[in-house]
Amino acid sequence: MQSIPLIDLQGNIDSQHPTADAVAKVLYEALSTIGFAYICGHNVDPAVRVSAFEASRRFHASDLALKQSLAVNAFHRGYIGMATETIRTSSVAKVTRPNMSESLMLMHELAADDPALLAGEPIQGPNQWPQWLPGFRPAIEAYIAQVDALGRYIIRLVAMGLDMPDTALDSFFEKPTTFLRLLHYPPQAPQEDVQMGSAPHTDYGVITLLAQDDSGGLQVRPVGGDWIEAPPIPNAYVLNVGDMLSRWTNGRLVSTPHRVINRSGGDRYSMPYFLDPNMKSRIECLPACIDAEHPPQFPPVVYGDYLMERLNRNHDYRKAA
Ligand SMILES: O=C(O)CCC(=O)C(=O)O
Ligand SMILES: [Fe+2]
Repeated sequence: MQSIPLIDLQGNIDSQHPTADAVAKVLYEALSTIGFAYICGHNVDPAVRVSAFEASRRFHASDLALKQSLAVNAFHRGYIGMATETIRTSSVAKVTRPNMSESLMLMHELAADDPALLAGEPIQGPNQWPQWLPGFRPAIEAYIAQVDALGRYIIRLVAMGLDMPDTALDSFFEKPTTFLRLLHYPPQAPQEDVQMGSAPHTDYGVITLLAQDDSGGLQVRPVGGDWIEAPPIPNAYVLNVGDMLSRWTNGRLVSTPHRVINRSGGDRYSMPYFLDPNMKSRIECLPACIDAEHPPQFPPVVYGDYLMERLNRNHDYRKAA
């Protein structure tokens, strides 16, 4: 049975450091087989991560009316209420029930005079911050800065693992599309096995760096295998490949199905950080992943078009609008 390997960065997130090559190789091995890896020895300060979890708990403990005052808007930022997302685009299962979760979606922050915002491009707008929670915004911004730096190192390791220069993919992430989702899963009864915290799905984008609390409940289904647990490892990240990265690499890196069932008996909190390219990026099979035996399997796609199609189909609020 496959299991998710643990990769230790030994405190380094510099792609020029002598240890990076070896890490890139083991990471490539993990992401080209199971599509998941635990990342430890990273530079995200445990205290900063704890503060972000604390901020998330405080948000979710707020009155529903306050949370709803930040209802997710056309920019895809804000509060996504309990059971309002149904993963209809899942390639893994026929999903008809909404996810049993609520979340606050925070994306890349835009200045008021950002050209993309002024041009009215899709989902380019300011975040909605819970002003009633002192310390929330600085705690989350400090966390985002650190997890984003880790993500950018991972992108470089991915490039190196494909025998490209370390910075080969950097330009796609100059004005990236990022999502920090502060998720809360209520406890669910043990016999409720049709109701999922998160229905089986693959992630849409490039990479996901997930911080989960100690509840457990995340499961992963490797190619050709059965569901396996991805139990929490204190301070580690669960890293996985999204659909865009799988397409980009002509299927060499694998976007593996996963799901969440919260059987802990208590509340579960998790914080996935999705690091995706600029909305205008044209994602086509990388030349490094194409040869005579491996012609391109996927037509080019503009990341923003691909993303919007998924958001429009999966989120109730986008239909009501
Ligand atoms: O909450 C988790 O552990 C996983 C969440 C997830 O898979 C997602 O948001 O895409
Ligand atoms: Fe996911």
